[in-house]
Amino acid sequence: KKHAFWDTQPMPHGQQSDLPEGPIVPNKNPDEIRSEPYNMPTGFEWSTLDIMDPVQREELYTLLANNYVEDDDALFRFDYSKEFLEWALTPPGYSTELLLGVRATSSKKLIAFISAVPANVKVQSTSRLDVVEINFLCVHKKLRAKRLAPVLIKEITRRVNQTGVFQAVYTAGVVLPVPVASARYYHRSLNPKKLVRVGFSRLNPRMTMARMQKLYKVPDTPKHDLIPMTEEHVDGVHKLLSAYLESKFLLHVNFSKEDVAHWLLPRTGVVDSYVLVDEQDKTKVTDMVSFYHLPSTILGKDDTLYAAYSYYNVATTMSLLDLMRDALILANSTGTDVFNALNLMENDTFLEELKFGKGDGNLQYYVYNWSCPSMKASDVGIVLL
Ligand SMILES: COc1cccc(CC(=N)NC(=O)c2cccnc2OC2CCNCC2)c1
Repeated sequence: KKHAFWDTQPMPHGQQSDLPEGPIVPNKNPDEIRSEPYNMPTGFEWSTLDIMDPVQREELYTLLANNYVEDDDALFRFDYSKEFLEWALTPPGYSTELLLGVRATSSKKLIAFISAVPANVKVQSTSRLDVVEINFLCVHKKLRAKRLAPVLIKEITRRVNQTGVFQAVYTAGVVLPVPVASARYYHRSLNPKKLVRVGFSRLNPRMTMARMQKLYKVPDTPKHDLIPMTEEHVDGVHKLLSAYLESKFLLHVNFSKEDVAHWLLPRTGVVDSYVLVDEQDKTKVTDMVSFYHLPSTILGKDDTLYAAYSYYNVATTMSLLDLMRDALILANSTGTDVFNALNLMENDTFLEELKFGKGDGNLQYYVYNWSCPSMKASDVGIVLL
């Protein structure tokens, strides 16, 4: 009885090697899917969230800011901004029905949440698979022992199945049955003085702070003529990114042009994307670099850690190492204290060289209701928020 809930779910349970690649539980017809919502414990009710309503977006912001993921040492908690949540939860084809909250019936207070947004992915030899990306599973700290998470997961699964989708992609810091891949996280200091002050980094005993600042100092301007991505670059980015993902990775999103516009056009304080365009043809994008902004509350202090997270990067006129050196410079110029990355895609080619330090944890990748051989982190070409 390792996992009371997860051992009841359609995930590989150790025998995945002999199952053929594909759904573990076959797809159901709409009329085979339970039509009524799962029961909540007394005193709680389902409540879908209209993220475009500023009041409801603020409620979600507050729930997550006070109750969402903390690091292993409980020093930091993710502090997704309201604008970030609007971005993350409204991609092309999203439905409010899948932005699923739980409220206390008496106070109507939002006390739990889980989200599913649509995507189409390639996973190994299945080139096009409709899935949802699951994220922001959160139960209020005071209600953790009520086994609400399994009900949230079953209810969002029911609602997603009703839309004819039977697979999902998600990540977690914990090992559940059974990861499709495991990624390590890495951090690159940009503001070492602050990182040491807040306890994110330690000063090497044999190093002065002045020496540490010199070690991590980056130039003020990028080496290459990277410009912020705009609408006119959408087609070029779509062409560059799609070809890159298709050529290199076993798990990646099949982005439409509308997806590229949503996920990569810059949004202040949320996501930054820069492109290098061909001098002769300004709509041809030859290189791209992007990162998203996810600050963390410093617990117990009235202070914030400003972190940027590596997103999608493609280098064709230079090395990825050169491109990511410019990414650090661009992130640093937006007031970032630390630049985070996973060892996915081809990130191993620059992590050590650009002075990233290995983080203290792993991020596990999962594909729900899909049996397939596990893959290396470098086979994974999907970055979740
Ligand atoms: C620094 O503040 C933190 C606040 C909460 C948790 C963690 C550690 C952690 N769990 N980090 C990651 O999951 C992580 C590390 C590097 C890159 N992406 C990451 O997670 C992304 C992707 C998955 N959803 C959360 C954000 C750090």
